[in-house]
Amino acid sequence: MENILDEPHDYPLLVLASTSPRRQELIHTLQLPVEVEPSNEDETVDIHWAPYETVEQLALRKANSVARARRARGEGGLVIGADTIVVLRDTILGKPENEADAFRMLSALQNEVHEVYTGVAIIDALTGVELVRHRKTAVWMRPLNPEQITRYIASGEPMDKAGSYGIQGLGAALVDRIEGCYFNVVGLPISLLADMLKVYGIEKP
Ligand SMILES: Cc1cn([C@H]2C[C@H](O)[C@@H](COP(=O)(O)OP(=O)(O)OP(=O)(O)O)O2)c(=O)[nH]c1=O
Repeated sequence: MENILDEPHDYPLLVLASTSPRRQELIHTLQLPVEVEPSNEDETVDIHWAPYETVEQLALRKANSVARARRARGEGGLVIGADTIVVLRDTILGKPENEADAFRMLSALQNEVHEVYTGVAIIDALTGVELVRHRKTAVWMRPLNPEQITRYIASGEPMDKAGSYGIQGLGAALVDRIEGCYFNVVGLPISLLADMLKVYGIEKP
């Protein structure tokens, strides 16, 4: 099978502005040349923002800081930023601050349905042309008792994840079902990203 990454190509370089190992892994599914240049934007948000505005603004902020730095160095690329939050009845849950916070979040999420929002922003570093969208997935969590929650937290998995769980790991055992894009929950909705790349002339597949 031909591997486009080994061939001379006309695709613009994708630059993923993210420290997330999940996003770094997922973006390769599109079989495009990718560089990773994490942004260290602060994630303070306006409490009046709706969930979709929160993830779109944070995704834009992450992409923007890397796009600006590349432009200043005279380097191009389509810079991609993303942000994921969990929303339970109008309350936004980000990453837990500590284990007690994770316990509180998982106790609230168990036996309930919540929504996961991921915002995706693309900025052409040289032209500044930008595009931002979001996607929403509903997740039904199974009933969990305090012992199960404590054991899950002891696995260490919740600590760097919005809502204190990872559907792609041991957290899969906490989830009854989802409605919407699975990859959106993991932090990078691939089909949305593919749609957005079309605007920049990239057709995948
Ligand atoms: C709900 C859920 C979230 N997550 C992760 C995705 C994101 O990495 C993280 C939410 O934090 P984000 O602030 O969106 O991303 P990040 O800080 O990890 O990375 P960066 O800002 O550098 O791009 O939660 C999972 O991995 N699985 C899940 O099931």
